[in-house]
Amino acid sequence: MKKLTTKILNDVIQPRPHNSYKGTFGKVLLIAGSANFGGAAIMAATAAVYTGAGLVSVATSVDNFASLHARLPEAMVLDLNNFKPLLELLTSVNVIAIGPGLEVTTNNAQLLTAIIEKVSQQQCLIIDASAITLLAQYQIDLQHCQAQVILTPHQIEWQRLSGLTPQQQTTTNNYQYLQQIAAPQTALILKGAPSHIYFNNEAEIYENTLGTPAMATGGMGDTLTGMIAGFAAQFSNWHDAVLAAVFLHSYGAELLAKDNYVVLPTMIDQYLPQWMNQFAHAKDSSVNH
Ligand SMILES: NC(=O)C1=CN([C@@H]2O[C@H](COP(=O)(O)OP(=O)(O)OC[C@H]3O[C@@H](n4cnc5c(N)ncnc54)[C@H](O)[C@@H]3O)[C@@H](O)[C@H]2O)[C@@H](O)CC1
Ligand SMILES: Nc1ncnc2c1ncn2[C@@H]1O[C@H](COP(=O)(O)OP(=O)(O)O)[C@@H](O)[C@H]1O
Ligand SMILES: [Mg+2]
Repeated sequence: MKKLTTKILNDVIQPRPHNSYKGTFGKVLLIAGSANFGGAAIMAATAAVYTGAGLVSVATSVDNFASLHARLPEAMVLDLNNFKPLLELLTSVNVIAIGPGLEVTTNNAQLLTAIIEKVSQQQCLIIDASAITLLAQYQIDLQHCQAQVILTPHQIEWQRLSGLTPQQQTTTNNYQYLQQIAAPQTALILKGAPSHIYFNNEAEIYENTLGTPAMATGGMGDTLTGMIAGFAAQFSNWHDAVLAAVFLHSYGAELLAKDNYVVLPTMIDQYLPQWMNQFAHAKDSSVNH
């Protein structure tokens, strides 16, 4: 088991090149937020924007358009329930994240199935929250997905998918089940205290050494999904980008927990640009945990 350290942040987060523009930092399509769960879409989208994704579009219920625009004018919106434009946009982005605050419905299962079939080798597909429940409930095939897939279940979502109870979720069982259901280029972030990261084509398992009970509040995982999307959109090595996003999420929460009893997802967002700037510009020097 390899423990993550700040080295992963120093390795992944780079100063931005001078001759860059928004396209340099990737395009994210977030599919999140059925009518009653607009907050999940806002939290995930905010984290993607604040980690520096070049362009973020959010397919969400029309009920959430006004609140999302009010909170995050940087994001563009489209209707979650109008599949044609959504699937057209899919081909032009490099990261798709699906799941936070989605209702578990047959329509959404069809959408997820269509996305899994359509994504290409050049794209990253992050499957979180209710999209994991959809995989389990509708037995959606992941094995033939061409994209780099990142699964981000918490223990109960992983139980729904794998059938493994929390007690049975040993590294051996988790790895075996991942190999059974997923294509080789798949990562599993099994969230918890601590979180573990598995890659289907690699024997090494990574442990996120940081994290705090102050993070135990609704939306913390939605924020992580947005951060992974933002990292995968702009940093070319998706493997290390995933590890860095997981680590920074907890690193930041620990910093905030020194002065706060609970760390809200929206508190993390505000500091992401500052923390990333420190790691981009303080290579090998003072920023060590
Ligand atoms: N403001 C919002 O709109 C929010 C929307 N959310 C969305 O709500 C939907 C349902 O997600 P939930 O995760 O709440 O519900 P789930 O039904 O998927 O699982 C949560 C249940 O598992 C239990 N549990 C046991 N061990 C756990 C562990 N280690 N981690 C997490 N839960 C554990 C919880 O107590 C709870 O009963 C998702 O689509 C999610 O994205 C949540 O993210 C919360 C915030
Ligand atoms: N006690 C804890 N210690 C460390 N990390 C925690 C703790 N509680 C929650 N977290 C982290 O917070 C996140 C919660 O994700 P999730 O359960 O998906 O939340 P939500 O669906 O409400 O957004 C995960 O990254 C998890 O590792
Ligand atoms: Mg979640």
